[in-house]
Amino acid sequence: MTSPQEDEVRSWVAQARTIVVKIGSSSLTGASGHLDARRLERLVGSIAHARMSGARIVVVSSGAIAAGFGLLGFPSRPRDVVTQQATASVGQGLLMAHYETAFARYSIRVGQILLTAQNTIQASQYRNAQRTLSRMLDLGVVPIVNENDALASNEIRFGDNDHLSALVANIVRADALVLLTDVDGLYTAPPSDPDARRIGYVPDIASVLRTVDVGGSESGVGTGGMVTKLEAARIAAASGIPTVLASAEDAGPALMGDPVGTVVAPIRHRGSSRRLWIGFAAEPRGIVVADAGAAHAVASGRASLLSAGVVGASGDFSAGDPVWIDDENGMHVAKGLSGFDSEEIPRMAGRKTGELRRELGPEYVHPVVHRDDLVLVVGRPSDGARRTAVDGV
Ligand SMILES: Nc1ncnc2c1ncn2[C@@H]1O[C@H](COP(=O)(O)OP(=O)(O)O)[C@@H](O)[C@H]1O
Ligand SMILES: N[C@@H](CCC(=O)OP(=O)(O)O)C(=O)O
Repeated sequence: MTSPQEDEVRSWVAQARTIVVKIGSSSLTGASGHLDARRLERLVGSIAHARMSGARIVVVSSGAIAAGFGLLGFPSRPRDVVTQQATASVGQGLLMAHYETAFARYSIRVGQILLTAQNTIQASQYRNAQRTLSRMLDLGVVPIVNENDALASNEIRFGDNDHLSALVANIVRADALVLLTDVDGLYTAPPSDPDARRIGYVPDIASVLRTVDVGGSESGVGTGGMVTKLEAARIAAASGIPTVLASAEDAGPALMGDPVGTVVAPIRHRGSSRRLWIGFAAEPRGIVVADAGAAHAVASGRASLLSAGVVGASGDFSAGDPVWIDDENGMHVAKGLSGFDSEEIPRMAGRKTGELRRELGPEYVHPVVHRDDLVLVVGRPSDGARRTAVDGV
C-alpha cells in the first residue's frame, strides 16, 4: 500500500462508521487533578453529536483514579498500584454516573465494559468481548470501556488506556481511532521544549517512532504520555485503522475528520480479526524452534511451518494456543497458533509428510503452524511480546 495523502486519510475518518474514542485522564480533570464534570459534559456533547450523525461510537475512558482519590481524602493521585486499584474501584462508579447523566441528555444509553489484559489475551474471552460490544453497538448503546483496574494483575496491567483502546479498535473492527488528550497532537519533542513543532500528518508511523522525541506524561494525572499513544497508533496503523491524536477541546472536529491534531495513516489493508488478535493480543504459551530453511521460508511470509523444518519445542501448550516460532539462534520469526499439543511436537520434529502419515497416522499430516494462523514478527524474546514489530511494522 503506497502512503495516502493527508486529505484522503482525514476523509476516511470523516466517513468512519465505527469509531473508538479514547479519553485520557488529563482530558477529564481540572488543575487540581480531580474529575471536572463540565469538561466531561463538553466531551460527551461532541461524541453525542457524532453518534446522532450515525457513527457507532465506543468510548475508552480513563479517569477512575482521578474521580476516586478526592472521595477517599487523598490530596493527590496515589502512587502505589494497590491504592490506585482501590481508588479506581471507588472512582469508576462516579465516572459512569457522570457519563450516564451526560449522555441521557441526548437520549443515548451507555453501558460499562471493564477489561483486563487477560481478557484480551485469551481467545474465548476476546470473542466474548467482541460479541458483547458488537451487540451493544447494534442496539445504539455507547459502550464506555476502561481497564478493570481493581482486578488487573500487576505484571500484565495495561496501566494506561492507549494500548487498550487500540485493541478495542481491533475488537470492534473500527474504522478510526481517536485519542483525545491535553495536547493538540504529536510534537517533534515534548511540548515543554520551546523548539517543539506540531506534526499534522504521519504517513509512516515506523519512521516517526524512530525520529520523534517522545516523552512520558507531563500532566501529573496521565500515565503513558506520547510513548503509549504512538504505540497505540502503531497497532492501529498495522491493523489498517487511521488514528487521530488531538486535544479534547477539538473532540468535535477530530471526530468529523477536520484538520486538527495529528492524523496517522494506516499502513496496510485491514487483516482478518484472528490475525490481528494473534499479532497484538495473544500471549504465546511456548516456542516452536524452526531450522534455518524453515525459518527463512516462514519469514518470507508465504509458507506454513511444516514438521520437517521443526527442531524442537518448549513450554506447555495445546493445539490452538499461541506460540512463538523461533529460529535456532533464539530470534522470534513469527507468532502463530500451534496445530499440535507441545508433547506431540518432539516425535514429529524433522519428519516429512510421508513419514508422518506412515508412522504417526493421517491426523498428523497438517502444518505445525499454518500460514493463515501466523504473523511475522521482528525482535528478540527480551523485547517482550507487546513491543515486537508485527509483520515488520
Ligand atoms: N513529542 C510529544 N508530543 C506531544 N506530547 C508529548 C510528547 N512527548 C511527551 N508528551 C506529553 O504527553 C502528554 C499526554 O499524555 P498523558 O499525560 O499520558 O495524557 P492522557 O491522560 O491523555 O493519556 C502531553 O501532555 C505531553 O506532555
Ligand atoms: N484505568 C485508569 C487509567 C489510568 C490513566 O491515567 O490512563 P491515561 O490517562 O490514559 O494515561 C483510570 O481509569 O484511572
